[in-house]
Amino acid sequence: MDAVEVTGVVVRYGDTTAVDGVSLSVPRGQVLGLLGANGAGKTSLLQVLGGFRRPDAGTARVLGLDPFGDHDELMPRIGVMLQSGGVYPWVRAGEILRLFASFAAHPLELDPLIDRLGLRPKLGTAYKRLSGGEQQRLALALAVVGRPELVFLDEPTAGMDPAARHATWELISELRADGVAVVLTTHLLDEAERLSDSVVIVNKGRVVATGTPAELTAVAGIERLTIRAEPDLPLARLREKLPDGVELTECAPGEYSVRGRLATDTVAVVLSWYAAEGAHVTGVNSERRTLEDVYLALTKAAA
Ligand SMILES: Nc1ncnc2c1ncn2[C@@H]1O[C@H](COP(=O)(O)OP(=O)(O)OP(=O)(O)O)[C@@H](O)[C@H]1O
Repeated sequence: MDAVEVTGVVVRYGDTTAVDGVSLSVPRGQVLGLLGANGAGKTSLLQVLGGFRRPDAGTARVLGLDPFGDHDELMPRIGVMLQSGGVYPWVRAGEILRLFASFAAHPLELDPLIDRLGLRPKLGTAYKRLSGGEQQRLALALAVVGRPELVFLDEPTAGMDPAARHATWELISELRADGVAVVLTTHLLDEAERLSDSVVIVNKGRVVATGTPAELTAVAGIERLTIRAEPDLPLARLREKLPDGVELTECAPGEYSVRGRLATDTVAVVLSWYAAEGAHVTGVNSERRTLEDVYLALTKAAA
């Protein structure tokens, strides 16, 4: 049994269908990255999984239970970090953390958690008086302090500074290594690529792609080639040799960019043209297709 099993889940708000028949699963010890534009339905789906909302159709099973009907039984076994709130504005950071730890049978040790999320100087501060990034760090600490078997993290690193973001990535990797299942939403596609075992891209409430980051980005190798040489080379003659869909520009003086799905022979054509021109090449840089490229292509196509 997977930690999360979702089949055909629908969430409606009046006439708006926010989640339109989503199916997915998350095995234990794996991180699922849930990606999609603003309003794609990610938070609504997490609300179903966290047991805060009953789906209008379809079924959701979390650790084998019904997240809405078995909410009380599930609460101690899952950790939830939703966008904004869930914390009384005037309660102090240290108090709420100790309170959450007291609900758990085997909470994490508080001191290391406080230090790694940089919360020590803020323990006496009321939630409302924390900065946005500090509230996020506290919310993350609250989600994991009870040693959950499964965590739902809705844009956990939004608003965090780089140090907090790295600490969060480390924490997520450790949870995964401990066998915890993680469902993560993020708008940072490099973050999704770095952390996720599998990725689900949703658009207007529907799943438009599923796979590992490697599967989703695996197409004919190189996506972009940047070549540095002298400026103003006669590109028209090289353009004639390139296949359709490959774009060649001098994006800055002496910096040439070749974009598209670049098969090995296209790369060879480009580099041999520079050689034949007698160009003085001072740099060649290649980039593979990123999850961001895939995401943008898919969401544009679906629109
Ligand atoms: N309580 C609500 N009442 C009415 N419509 C809602 C409500 N919550 C969300 N919606 C609508 O449902 C759709 C999906 O919203 P949701 O918050 O699930 O998207 P999201 O993918 O989490 O977006 P974001 O990336 O901006 O957080 C949106 O069109 C939104 O306007």
